Amino acid sequence: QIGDIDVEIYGPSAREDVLSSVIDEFPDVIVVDYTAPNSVNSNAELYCKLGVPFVMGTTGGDQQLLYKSVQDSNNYALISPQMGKQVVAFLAAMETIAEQFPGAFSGYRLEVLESHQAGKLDTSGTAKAVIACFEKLGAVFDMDRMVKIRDPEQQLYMVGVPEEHIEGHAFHLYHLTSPDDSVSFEFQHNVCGRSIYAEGSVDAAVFLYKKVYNQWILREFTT
Ligand SMILES: NC(=O)C1=CN([C@@H]2O[C@H](COP(=O)(O)OP(=O)(O)OC[C@H]3O[C@@H](n4cnc5c(N)ncnc54)[C@H](OP(=O)(O)O)[C@@H]3O)[C@@H](O)[C@H]2O)C=CC1
Ligand SMILES: O=C(O)C1=N[C@H](C(=O)O)C[C@H](O)C1
Repeated sequence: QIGDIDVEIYGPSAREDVLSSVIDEFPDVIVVDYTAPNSVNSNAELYCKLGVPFVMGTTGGDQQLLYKSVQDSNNYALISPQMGKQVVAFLAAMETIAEQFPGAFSGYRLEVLESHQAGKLDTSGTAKAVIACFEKLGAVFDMDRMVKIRDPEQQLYMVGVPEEHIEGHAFHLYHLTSPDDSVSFEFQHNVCGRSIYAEGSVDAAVFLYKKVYNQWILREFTT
């Protein structure tokens, strides 16, 4: 039970039947997926098969295949490794800079540290997206040298994560150094807790709902 709502949990073998019955009862439902990297593609394929629009917050999996599944099925989806709107704005700014000033950080060395709760299975999807922008700007980065912190002791004493957020945080640090070591840049986005993602996911679902159902209404009237 969450608040006044009864929640029932079913195993993986029932997922198609359960989702189909949810869609029958609520035809304009939007699915929000925060599961596990190894579920991304099979879950997305199911949503596409059933034609249910979805917000995919789960990171990892085969991202190319994820986009292909959506495109091939003509389903609607909002997919982002980052649902915190302020971090999304930072990422969008990075994409704009990378597009406008390609090579501006040519030869700069990039170092990246990300720290998440111990249960996080994959490397930060957000860090990967930000790194892709720094690479377009010309910075040099070796993915194998990404510092991934999952150990609570290190998080407390080295990264500075508040104790109450050890089990739910996302700290990211990007450090750039010029080839002659004379210039350095540092960017950080440090999130404690999960509310930023909850808020962003609700907005994402509402945004997707409006897009999808406006399209469907348009089709109804034009066919
Ligand atoms: N885009 C964004 O802004 C954010 C993305 N994430 C991403 O979301 C994902 C989940 O993160 P988080 O919530 O911290 O992980 P958790 O492990 O805390 O929660 C995942 C939940 O999903 C359940 N689950 C796993 N696989 C399936 C499946 N196939 N179908 C239904 N339920 C499933 C798990 O159940 P059980 O425990 O029984 O296995 C668990 O309850 C990660 O990939 C993470 O990177 C997280 C936060 C923000
Ligand atoms: O697992 C998490 O917690 C988070 N995952 C996303 C990612 O991999 O980028 C977003 C944020 O870092 C929180």
